[in-house]
Amino acid sequence: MTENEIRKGLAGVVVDTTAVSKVNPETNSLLYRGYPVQELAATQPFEAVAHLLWSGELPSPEQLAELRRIEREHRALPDNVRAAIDLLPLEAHPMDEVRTAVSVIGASDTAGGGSVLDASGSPEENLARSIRLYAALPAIVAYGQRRRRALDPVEPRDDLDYSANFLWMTFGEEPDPVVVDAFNRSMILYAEHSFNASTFTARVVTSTLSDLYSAVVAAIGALKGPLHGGANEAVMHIFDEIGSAENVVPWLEAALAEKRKIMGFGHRVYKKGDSRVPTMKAALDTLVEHYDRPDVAALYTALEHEFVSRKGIYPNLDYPSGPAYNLIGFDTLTFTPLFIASRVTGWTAHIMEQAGSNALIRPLSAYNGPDERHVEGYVASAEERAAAQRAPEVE
Ligand SMILES: CC(=O)SCCNC(=O)CCNC(=O)[C@H](O)C(C)(C)COP(=O)(O)OP(=O)(O)OC[C@H]1O[C@@H](n2cnc3c(N)ncnc32)[C@H](O)[C@@H]1OP(=O)(O)O
Ligand SMILES: O=C([O-])CC(=O)C(=O)O
Repeated sequence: MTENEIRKGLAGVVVDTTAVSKVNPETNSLLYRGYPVQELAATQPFEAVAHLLWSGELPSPEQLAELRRIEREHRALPDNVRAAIDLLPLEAHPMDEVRTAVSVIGASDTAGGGSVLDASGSPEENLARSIRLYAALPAIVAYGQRRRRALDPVEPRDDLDYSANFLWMTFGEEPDPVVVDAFNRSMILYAEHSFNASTFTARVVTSTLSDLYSAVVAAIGALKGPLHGGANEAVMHIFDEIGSAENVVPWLEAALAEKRKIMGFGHRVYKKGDSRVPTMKAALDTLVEHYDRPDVAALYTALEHEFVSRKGIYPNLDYPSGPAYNLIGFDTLTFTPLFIASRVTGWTAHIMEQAGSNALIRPLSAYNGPDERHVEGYVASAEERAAAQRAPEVE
């Protein structure tokens, strides 16, 4: 292999097949198991989309009721997870907090009488683990935000669906249906996106026959970075820096002069705009109206207009979701953990797909370090010299 053959960042490389979702940059479309994401966001509760991603089909009323029953059963913050979070400094990044919480859940899962590694290949157990994790994550994310605000945790409510209960546990107030609807749409839009960096990470870990929790923990680490999920947090920092629409032009000129990346814009696959942005922008618009914050819409539009007209690079999903989560009342540091709560469905669907048709993921590299050299004074044996002759120069 030569350096000319290398596809840096695996750009454009097709590494496997997947039946979970299809991203089509030509038609600006995104299908989950064949369904356009816009149709799912307009019609489905997040629970139904989770079922779709895991099983391949939208649930029957009975299947949805059963998923909701299990989800409600596992909604509360486990005591040992709370204790582990409480050991962390308040300044810990919430992504690290959630990553730690998932690790604790994984280490505590000894169902079947042994380490989860023993059952890493069982589809039934992995589905059960996926549902339990998905059910526990809202309480973990909500607790993190409340802990940083020095507030007591709020117990889950059995009479609320996933999205409404998530908001209830975070804010301790009856959520408005307009807000629940916008939040539910965001959860659906964030749920799945083929071989993005965090999902690919989860698949790499799974490919070694490691367990589902280890794959999710690794995926959280990949999601944290601002070139990926961390961008929704970074977008809000940019909005805070700019302040209001009239500051956009001078701010952008200075940022571009400093060669800064403008978070929330650009995408590895979509070059003509992210398929999810119009749906999330419409959800943001309902929140702008609900909270009477035309200033947010004005800043959004001004920055989008200026950046797109200067660079021809379009917003990605993190651009509208950042200000949407801010309007709902989430702390900026909580934005990427919200992404985890949603994407855990896609990650686990991919983990199960990878486990079901596994091949160890192990690419090659072209070596560009120093030529072979030797430790001063070392005299190789005849066998070692012979073996070195046989060793390939590159992988
Ligand atoms: C849900 C998600 O994870 S969506 C992604 C969220 N991430 C962000 O919003 C971070 C900001 N965006 C970016 O950094 C990039 O657009 C990425 C990482 C998402 C995609 O990157 P790639 O496909 O590798 O494209 P790459 O970074 O090489 O960009 C190509 C060119 O456009 C420029 N560019 C791309 N995005 C941006 C941006 N947001 N701001 C400024 N310039 C940008 C690059 O600097 C590069 O310019 P150059 O050719 O002069 O060096
Ligand atoms: O697909 C990607 O590279 C990033 C992305 O938009 C996502 O994970 O939702």
